[in-house]
Amino acid sequence: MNQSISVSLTPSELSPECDLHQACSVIIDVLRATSVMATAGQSGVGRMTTCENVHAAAQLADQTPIRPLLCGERHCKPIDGFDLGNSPAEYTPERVADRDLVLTTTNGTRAIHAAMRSRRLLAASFLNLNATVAAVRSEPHLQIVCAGTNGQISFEDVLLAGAIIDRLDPPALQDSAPSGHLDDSARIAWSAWRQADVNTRPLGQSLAQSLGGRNLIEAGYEADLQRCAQVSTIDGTIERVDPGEAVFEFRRRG
Ligand SMILES: O=C(O)[C@H](CS(=O)(=O)O)OP(=O)(O)O
Repeated sequence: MNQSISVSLTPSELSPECDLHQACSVIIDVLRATSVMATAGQSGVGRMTTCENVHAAAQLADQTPIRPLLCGERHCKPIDGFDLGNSPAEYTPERVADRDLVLTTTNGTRAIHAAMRSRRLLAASFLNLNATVAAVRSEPHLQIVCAGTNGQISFEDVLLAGAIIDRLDPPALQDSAPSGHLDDSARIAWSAWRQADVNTRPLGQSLAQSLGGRNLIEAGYEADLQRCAQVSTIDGTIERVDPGEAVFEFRRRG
């Protein structure tokens, strides 16, 4: 299949001129927003609505007849008055099953909103890597958007972008093929993933060295790195329900 894959190493690379209307975009925020969404999905959450700021999230929760859980972080910490923070460990079935939630985080939910004009929108983490790859395999134009950390490239997101490309194994990765269908950022991500060599070096170690990982360790969330470094332990995708609305649901595979 002729698949073109582009990677935005930070959301700011998605300028308003960037035409996403035909694209399937995959948003990556390994540490930790998209890992939280996958975990919540696995735990039986209802719908997940993302908001760019704290005020909008709180207002939305107040206006919703059956109050959703208010979730997210600022400076890695839970937000005052919110129900849950941004640690996947918090998203247990006991807490989230059959509940809707509203999520706002520093980088992840912003990246989602930067790509809202995409035809199709998914949120990916290492936790649901295989399910995400299966869901986008036949998309002709794939746009992978790394959330980064406060405007900077973050290694953990680039690694997952590379892992997705590696598993898709597009013809452009073969030496003999023309390289037109993989942009240079996609090639950088793929090389980073190959070099990380997760067969000999645990993925958690690479995450610990990344910008996002170092920030989380400093904030006391080191255990989350191991949680977010588990590969394909969740067999479902996180996908936007309707174009135009930042509402997501977990779709179990099979
Ligand atoms: O708490 C998190 O997981 C991060 C905080 S930051 O990257 O250190 O600012 O937020 P996220 O939006 O999930 O990257």
